[in-house]
Amino acid sequence: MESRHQTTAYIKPLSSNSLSTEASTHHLTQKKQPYVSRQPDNHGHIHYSDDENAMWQALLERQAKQIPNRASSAYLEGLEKLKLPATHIPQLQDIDEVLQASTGWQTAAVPALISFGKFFKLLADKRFPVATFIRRFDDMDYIEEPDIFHEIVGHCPLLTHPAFATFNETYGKLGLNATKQERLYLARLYWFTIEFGLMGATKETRKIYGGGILSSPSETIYALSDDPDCRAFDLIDVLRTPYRIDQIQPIYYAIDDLDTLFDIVNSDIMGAVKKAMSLGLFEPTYAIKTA
Ligand SMILES: C[C@H](O)[C@H](O)[C@H]1CNc2nc(N)[nH]c(=O)c2N1
Ligand SMILES: N[C@@H](Cc1ccccc1)C(=O)O
Ligand SMILES: [Fe+2]
Repeated sequence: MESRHQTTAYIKPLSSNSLSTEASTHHLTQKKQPYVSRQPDNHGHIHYSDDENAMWQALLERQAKQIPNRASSAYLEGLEKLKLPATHIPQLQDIDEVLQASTGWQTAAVPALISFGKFFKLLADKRFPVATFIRRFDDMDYIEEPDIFHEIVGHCPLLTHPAFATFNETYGKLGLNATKQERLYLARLYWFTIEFGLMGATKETRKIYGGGILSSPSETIYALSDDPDCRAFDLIDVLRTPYRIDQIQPIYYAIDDLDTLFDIVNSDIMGAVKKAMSLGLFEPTYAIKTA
């Protein structure tokens, strides 16, 4: 079904820092005030302000209401295990204790979005990148880049799940040995599973496991509504589907269950990448549609 997904690219007033070089390479819409990552002190402790802790509390309260009947059971079990604090942003070492005990993983504080090379290296070493800033209230429902709420509440619950953690590690190792172009295709596999994956063969049984959905209050609701185009997972199709990271997704792919992921990562992914390359990309569907 053609998605009725409307995108509104609106032109924001030029802000003082909009004259930075990146703005010149960006199309018309200006970036908002950039987020600044928080540096740990020499005990590895990050001091968050009352406002930042209040943002965490508001996000967690909102998702505590929306997630239970929308997220996969494996995710909910992992969320339980993490025992996240309700009123303040957790310290990374507290998350690491749970991850280490369940799957030997740990977090790695990063400034924000990191390069594919760094990203694959971290995953191959069983370390998950955690950007150490949190979104502002005006970005509460949806933020265009991963913040600490996304990394911890979106991704860490499933990283307590051994088979899921192995998927991430194997994926990281594949990426390490891949060429620049192969990495672009591998990124789509990651995108339509770990970031924005759905599971369940029928609409009635469908649940969310993608961290990029579960950390966004608005996308959590949207993902299981009738608006998005939800397709049955097919590795070649996924590798050929272009996506944009800065808006709600028009397309999702659904696997039957988490075990499907482990079949995928034990299949000949690089062979599928070469096949997808020879077939070329699908037309992007995120162009602005007239009403
Ligand atoms: C590779 C994957 O598709 C994705 O783009 C990566 C890139 N860099 C990242 N950097 C951070 N901090 N967090 C992430 O989730 C990702 N995801
Ligand atoms: N959109 C997600 C964050 C995110 C941005 C970009 C990539 C992945 C995740 C949220 O609002 O929580
Ligand atoms: Fe992510």
